Amino acid sequence: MVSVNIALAQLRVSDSKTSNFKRAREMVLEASHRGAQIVVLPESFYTPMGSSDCAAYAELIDGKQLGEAAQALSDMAKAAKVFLVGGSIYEKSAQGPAIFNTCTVWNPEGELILKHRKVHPYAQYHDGHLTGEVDAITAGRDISEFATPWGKFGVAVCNDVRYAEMAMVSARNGCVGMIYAAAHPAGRWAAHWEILLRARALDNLVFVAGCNPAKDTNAGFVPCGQSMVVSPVAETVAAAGDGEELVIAEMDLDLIQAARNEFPLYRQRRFDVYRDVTAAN
Ligand SMILES: NC(=O)CCC(=O)C(=O)O
Repeated sequence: MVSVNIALAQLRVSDSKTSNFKRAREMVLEASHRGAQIVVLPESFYTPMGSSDCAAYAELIDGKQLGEAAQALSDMAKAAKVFLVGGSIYEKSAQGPAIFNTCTVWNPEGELILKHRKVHPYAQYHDGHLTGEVDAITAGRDISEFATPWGKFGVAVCNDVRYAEMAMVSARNGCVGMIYAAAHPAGRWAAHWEILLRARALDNLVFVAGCNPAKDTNAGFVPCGQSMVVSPVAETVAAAGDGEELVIAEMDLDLIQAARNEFPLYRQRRFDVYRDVTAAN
């Protein structure tokens, strides 16, 4: 059996950058102590999601000279000796005023191995135009994956989970799982979170892990908690409640082939019939 232990650090994100770094580090170290080999932090783990001034938090991420948040993540990964999917940090562009919502991935030596810029900043459509996170954040352009000794994983940020195509591309590239660093909101659409994670698993018969911050009803943006790992057949492997919690799950990668024998999507898929979805309106 090939298996890998993943931890989701559902931390309570406060207004204090310093205490967010400290708490994230404590949870990452605890996860490692409890056997995790991959640890995931939530989107915007060091500042409450929706902070009006992303620019004030933004830093360059070039892998050479690390900013404060990137350095903290590198140190955590190295100290814990884990692959760290570092939630997200606001990234300045070296070329201009753009700011990206970027998930960084660090290897157990503390080296930057991946940068995923959120491809679908959150938006609503009103009066003929998109508003919301899109007002402040520039969309990334890439599908992102990283290799581990246990297999490749696709990485995306929160709202990217609504776009089935991204996970499908990574699964078809051979990824064994999708990892979402997220801050899914509590409230009317909270139930979508679990449905979306299970859907991405079933679409592709891969593991799916999604990490949110803990629910905090005093925050301006209230996340829903409910971080979760689901199996390739969309069963719950481990799930958090609302509060601060470390979720640890063993992913038995043999379940992927078993799922694909039960549901032979990779043999019956008919790209000759639905060759090009971009051709439809
Ligand atoms: N952090 C986000 O991208 C929020 C996404 C969201 O509100 C939704 O998908 O619903």
